[in-house]
Formats: sequence, structure tokens, C-alpha cells
Amino acid sequence: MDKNIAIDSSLRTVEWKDNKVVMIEQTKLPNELIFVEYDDFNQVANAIKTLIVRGAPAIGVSGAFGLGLAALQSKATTKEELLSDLEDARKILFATRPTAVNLGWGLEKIMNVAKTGETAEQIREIVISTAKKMAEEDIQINKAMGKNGAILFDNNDTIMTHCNAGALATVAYGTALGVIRATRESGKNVKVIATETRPIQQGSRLTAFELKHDGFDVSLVPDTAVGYSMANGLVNKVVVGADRIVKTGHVFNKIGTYQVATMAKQHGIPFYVAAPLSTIDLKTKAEDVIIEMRKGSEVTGIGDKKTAPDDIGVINPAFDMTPPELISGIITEKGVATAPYEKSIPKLFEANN
Ligand SMILES: CSC[C@@H](O)[C@@H](O)C(=O)COP(=O)(O)O
Repeated sequence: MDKNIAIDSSLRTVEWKDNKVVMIEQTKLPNELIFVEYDDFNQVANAIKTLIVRGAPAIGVSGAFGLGLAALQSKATTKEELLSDLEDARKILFATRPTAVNLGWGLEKIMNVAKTGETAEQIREIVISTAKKMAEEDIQINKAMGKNGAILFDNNDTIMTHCNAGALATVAYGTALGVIRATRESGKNVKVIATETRPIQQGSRLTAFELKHDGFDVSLVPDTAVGYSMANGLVNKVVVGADRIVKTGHVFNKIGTYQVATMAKQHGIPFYVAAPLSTIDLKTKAEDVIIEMRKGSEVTGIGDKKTAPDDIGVINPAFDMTPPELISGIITEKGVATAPYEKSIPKLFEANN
């Protein structure tokens, strides 16, 4: 196993190699990373559930790869038997995390394409090749999103981001961090402020880590210093990723995003969201989106160190909802949607055809 992998925008967080799924796992904080290999879709489901792989686009592709493994694991010899085994695997993979829409999107895409195969062998081949294509497309989509977003940022901007929407939350390059990377590639000099992102610190473990490896000027702030940073002129734009966006423009993203957006509005700082069309859910209403609740021990301690007393209640939502009136624009691979989102979001899909 390789250790201390250098993280940059071209490193792949999840890959299909020799009929196995290869992922990056962070082992010893802050900077020991290893590749882990899986040949069983249940291991992929566990990796999604335990956040070995995380971030909406990366778990969408991981789900698709999980079905690739399930197709290889199945002993089915007929189309019907194989589709039934794939459906069993789909349910297990889907049950891992409820908020990011990309997981359901990736699984559905593979199930639909599987049904077009005529024999079990054809289905195996088509499932694996489609999943690999989805991973390739994820990178191209992020690059297109980056280009569309880069024009919104200026030379010498200091950009705040929350959680990790970078190469470690996608197959490579990143969504929000893809926009930041593309801004720099377009010749503008930008600095980044990364929020720590309690309770499990994706901001310090992942965002600050990968930006430092990519040579950015990055500073880490505790989540509690977002207001301070904005009130004192330390930030002049914000860009975050998303786990689900509904057609009214309500954005579901890592817990704390709503606070960052509210503070940005208070200080007149543009607040952008960068996400691929696969993160947009045109079917579900904002009030019906399920927010994942995670275990209390993430909050009652930091890492393995317990900091809170026993026998207290804990509320630990993994995501929150930012309403459209706080959002200056939603950056996608097909362009930037602005208010009123009910009109601009469907237009992005028309442009997709
Ligand atoms: C690019 S995914 C959207 C991100 O902004 C973010 O919310 C995220 O990394 C997802 O959270 P996580 O719980 O780590 O999977």
C-alpha cells in the first residue's frame, strides 16, 4: 500500500481498477492516506456509510462502482437472475446515506442501463463500462463547472469555503474547489479561507490539506469565526458545494452552510454554490428532503478524545438547508443559475438536451 499520497486536483478519490474498486482512505491524521481495494459491494456500502468515501459526486460514482462489483459477484446466468441480484445490491447501497441525491442518481442510472442488456454477460459488461464512464464524466463536468464559475471571481479575492467540495469529495478536481482551481488557472491570484467544519472537520482534514498540497494560500478558521472573518473584511466571496438542490433553489449542504450564507448576506458578500446537474433533484420538495442524523459521539468528543459529560442529549444533523434568497448563483457545468431559481434551474436542463 502506498502511504502519504500527494493530494492534488488530478488524484482520483475512487477508481475502478482490475475489477476492483480502489478508494483513498485517510488513516493517521493529518496526512497519512492509503489506497484501499474492495472486491465486494458490501465493502463499498460500508465505505460510503463510514465516510471513507464522501461528498455527493464521489458517493454517486461509488454506488455505480458498487453495482459493478455486485454484477461480478453474482452467480446469475440469466438476465432476470442478474437484475434481481443487482436490485438487492442497489437497496443495500442506497440505504447508506439519505441526503446526497447523487447516490440514488448513480444507482438508478446503472439499473436503467442494466435492463437494456440481453444476456447476463452483456449486463455485466454494460454496468461496468457505464460506471467507468460516469467517473470520467465527473472530472469533465467539474472542469466545465470550474470554467463557468471562474468568471465570478476576481484577482486578489479571498474566498471562503465550507466542508470539502474538492478533489477528495468528487472523483477528481472538485466542485467548489474546482471553481477555485479554475479561477487560479485563469490567471487570477486568490486566497482561500477554509472553515474547520465541526463535528468531523472535513475543512481541516480535507480542504486545507488538499489546497495546501496544490500550493494555495489557505487559512483555517473555526466555524465560530465565520462572522468575525466577514465583519473584519477577511473574506469577499464564498463558494460551497451541495449534496442536493431542489428546483426552488433550496440548497442542502454540510451542516453550518446556512450560518455561513446568513452571515454572507448580512455583510453583502456574494454566496455561490457549485454543483453538477446530477445534484439537482427536480422531483423532491425542500420539506421532504431527509437530513441525515449522525451519531452523538461525533459531537461529544473530538476524534477519540471525549470532551462532553455522559448522559446528555446530542443533536447531530449532517446537513442543513440554505434558502434561495441567500444564494447569489448556482454554478453548474451548463451555466450559472440565478434567482428566480424556479425559472433558471429548469433552463439548465433544457440546455443539457
Ligand atoms: C461536493 S459534496 C458537497 C460538500 O460541500 C459537502 O457537503 C460534503 O463534503 C458532503 O459531506 P460529507 O458528509 O462529508 O459526505
